[in-house]
Amino acid sequence: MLGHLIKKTRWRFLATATSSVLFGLISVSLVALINEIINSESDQLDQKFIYFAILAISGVCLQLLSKLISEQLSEQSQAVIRSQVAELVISAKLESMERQGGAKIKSCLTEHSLKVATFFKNLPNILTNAMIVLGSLGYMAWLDWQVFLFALLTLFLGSAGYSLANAKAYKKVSEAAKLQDELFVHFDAIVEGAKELKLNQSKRQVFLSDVLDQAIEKLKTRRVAGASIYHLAASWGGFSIFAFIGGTLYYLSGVDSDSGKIMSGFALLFLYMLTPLEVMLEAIPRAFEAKASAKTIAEFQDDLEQIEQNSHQQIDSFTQLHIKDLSHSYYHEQSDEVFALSPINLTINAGELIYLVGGNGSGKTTFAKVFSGLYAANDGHIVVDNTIIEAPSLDNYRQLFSTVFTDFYLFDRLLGVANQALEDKGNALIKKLNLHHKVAIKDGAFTTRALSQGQRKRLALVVAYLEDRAFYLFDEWAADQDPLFKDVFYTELLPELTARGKTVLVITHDDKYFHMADRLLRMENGHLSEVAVVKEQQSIA
Ligand SMILES: Nc1ncnc2c1ncn2[C@@H]1O[C@H](COP(=O)(O)OP(=O)(O)OP(=O)(O)O)[C@@H](O)[C@H]1O
Repeated sequence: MLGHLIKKTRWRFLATATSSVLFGLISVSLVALINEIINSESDQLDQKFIYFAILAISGVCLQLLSKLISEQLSEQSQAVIRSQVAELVISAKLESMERQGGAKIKSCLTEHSLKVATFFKNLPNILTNAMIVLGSLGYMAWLDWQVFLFALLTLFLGSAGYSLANAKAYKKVSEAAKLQDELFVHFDAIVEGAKELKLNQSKRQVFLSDVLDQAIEKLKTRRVAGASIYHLAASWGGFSIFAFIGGTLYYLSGVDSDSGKIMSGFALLFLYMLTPLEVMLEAIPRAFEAKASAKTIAEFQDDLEQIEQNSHQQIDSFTQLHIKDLSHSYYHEQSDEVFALSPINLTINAGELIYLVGGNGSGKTTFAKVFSGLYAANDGHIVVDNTIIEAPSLDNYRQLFSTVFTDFYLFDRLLGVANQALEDKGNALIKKLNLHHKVAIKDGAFTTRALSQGQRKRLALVVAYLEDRAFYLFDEWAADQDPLFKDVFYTELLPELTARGKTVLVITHDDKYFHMADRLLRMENGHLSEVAVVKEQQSIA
């Protein structure tokens, strides 16, 4: 994940990294130069001041450059992650998306991608300070190799303790990243369950105290534990620096040679190194958090099964559809039960108007999803005019369908079908559905979506009409409509569609209109059968 990101942002990444490294080196060179100036004869100073001015100006310019580019890098990295995750989600199989859940998807798109982007933003800081520390050590080695060895030993002890603590802290941070995904599920419930929570005080109370607060508390505990360990590690790092400073000064004070330049050099470097070391130690936990988030995003991407694509032409019409031994099942882990569609065999001719009836939970929607290719069948297959639809052709097969499911989503604009002629056609349909006082299509978008559920469903129907596909599938479309629109739907709109050669499958409970169908199918506990249609009003319920 991070590798992919670096690849995508490589020029900015390289520019930031290079300017940060150079800035770090120039900073240390300036400190070394200051030490030289302090300990130089006055006749050697002019040239050193010129060097000083050159280094100071280049340092400031490089620092500015690195900060400006890193800001762009941070935004670009977030944009890259977000569009990458969004693209993967959009091209994932529906079942796979449903398994992952909306909360995890949102969490990856927001919080986790932000953490990775923040790491990128901190990168120049880490590199600059790493260079300052390394450069300081280099200068120390040049000043006195024995003190340098002592510095290395201290650094080794300091970083060994730090790494051990960090590994523990990383575990806590990773756990926190998972808990955060769970918390997002509850955040969704706050919005989606707002009515239920507002209407019931005790439900609201229990949700707040037993569900939400507990999840927040658990996340807080893990994060605090992770951060405490990091701070402990940072303190150990700080202690090792002071031990180093004390030990070195003690050693140098015992050396009777001319140690003024070495003493002042070390004093300057100690003071100069302290802040970069602290900044680095603080930046490292953020880098680990970014790593944990990048891992969460990468795992999420691996778990998302992608729709298979092939180069075959889109299927946009048919004469006959054969469904052969088609089945699909859901496993319910909690109850250890399976709901399965019994192998379904059915032949559908173009232009037929088919009603599908059956009790709640009998499998009508599941059948519609498998039949329209949204779910891959566990067994069996679909044949379109003698062509078997294999998995790689499923996406092309789906292009036959225009649907309005019960949990339809109404986009704020007409996607992929916007043009003036269609817009006019859409507005005519809106008028026919008596929505023209409320909404219109303008510049390819709906003027509003602030409508009742039934009205929104009518707009979804308009969108489906404009898509002009060969097969229309309506899942209880009329359930939220008043009697007048039910009548328009069953007696005008559906016959109009079949008159245009469209094939229509309507999932319905409206027995008043069963006589309008060419064929009547009934689903019972996953088993599909055909019922004879009596061409007059009757009830089969
Ligand atoms: N996303 C899902 N995950 C697991 N099981 C599911 C899922 N959706 C449906 N089921 C199971 O499949 C069975 C059939 O559901 P389906 O939605 O197909 O019924 P339906 O006939 O359309 O019902 P309704 O008339 O209430 O819409 C249900 O009993 C349910 O247990």
